Amino acid sequence: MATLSGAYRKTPLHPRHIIPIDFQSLKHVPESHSWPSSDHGGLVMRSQLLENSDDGASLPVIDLGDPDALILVGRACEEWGMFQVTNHGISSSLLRDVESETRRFFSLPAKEKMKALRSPGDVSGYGVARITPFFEKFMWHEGFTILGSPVEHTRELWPHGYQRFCEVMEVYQKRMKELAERLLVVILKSVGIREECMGWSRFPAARHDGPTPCTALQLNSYPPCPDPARAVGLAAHTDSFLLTVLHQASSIHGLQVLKEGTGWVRVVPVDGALVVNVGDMLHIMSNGRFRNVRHRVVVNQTGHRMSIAYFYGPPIDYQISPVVQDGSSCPGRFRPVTVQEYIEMKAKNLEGAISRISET
Ligand SMILES: O=C(O)CCC(=O)C(=O)O
Ligand SMILES: [Fe+2]
Repeated sequence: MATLSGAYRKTPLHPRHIIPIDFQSLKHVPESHSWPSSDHGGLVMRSQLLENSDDGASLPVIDLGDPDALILVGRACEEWGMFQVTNHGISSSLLRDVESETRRFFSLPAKEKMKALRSPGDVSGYGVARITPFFEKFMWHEGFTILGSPVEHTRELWPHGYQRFCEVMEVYQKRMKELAERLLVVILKSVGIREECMGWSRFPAARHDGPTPCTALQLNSYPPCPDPARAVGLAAHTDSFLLTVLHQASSIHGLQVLKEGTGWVRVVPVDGALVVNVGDMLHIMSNGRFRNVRHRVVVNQTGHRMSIAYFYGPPIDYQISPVVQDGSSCPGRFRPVTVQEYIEMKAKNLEGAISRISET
């Protein structure tokens, strides 16, 4: 049976592109992590960074209980490909728990974290960002990827204390799945796409024989950096799946979003809000109407920033194609592709994946 791990396994990584550097021992940014200022993974001079776009608009913060939520969400997906959401139903205690377990993991000495290292053909476990092989320099980042249960890896770290971590991550993934599906319904409805297009989510969660959406939880850590101007937290990229729901686990700013016609805009953390962004697959399904937004992360000298990203996509065999809206004669801009094919293409080509399925 096809699986998400199987799709990634087709592009195994070199250990050099898995093992993070020991950030705690560094007093300077080493050559391997020092980005030329002209390139900087899409980073620009600090003076060019904006909190608001040119027209004064900052990234929308949408209350899901707002009677106009449908319109606001649709507009945000078209104009930004990203928004922050409040009144989302995820309890603040769960957000605190997931944050503290994430901190517990990344605060371990480098030698300990290595016990949870991802193996070359695998996605789950501790390691650098998956996009690393596409860049000459390394990012100021370490991550822990969870596909399903993290028991195997965390048992190595805490033989008698892994249960708490695993329970929190399991509950969090359940709540995130519900939220992602709720958001997706709102997003699709906002452009008149019928809910039935999300055929896989009509199966009650309790039914184990129904198709399973592809999901993953990515814990991100950006340790304090001695020279932030030379380093890159996460280079500019788009996310692959339909939606990402991101918890900026601290008030430390770092995430930036590319607004067309304006430039890079900071995503200022709003207490209790979650960041939602459109990924490649929703861009394809909406026939390019929703932006698969480019985003990146900058680092800072004093604070240790962490974030928790939940990726939600259709089942592995699902065929993604532009969904023709009622009455629309717009030709499809993308050829149909299964989730598995797209993930394999993205693992090999990164940004090139979308153009490989473009009809124009
Ligand atoms: O750390 C962040 O704010 C963003 C993380 C991100 O873009 C990702 O995990 O894909
Ligand atoms: Fe991302």
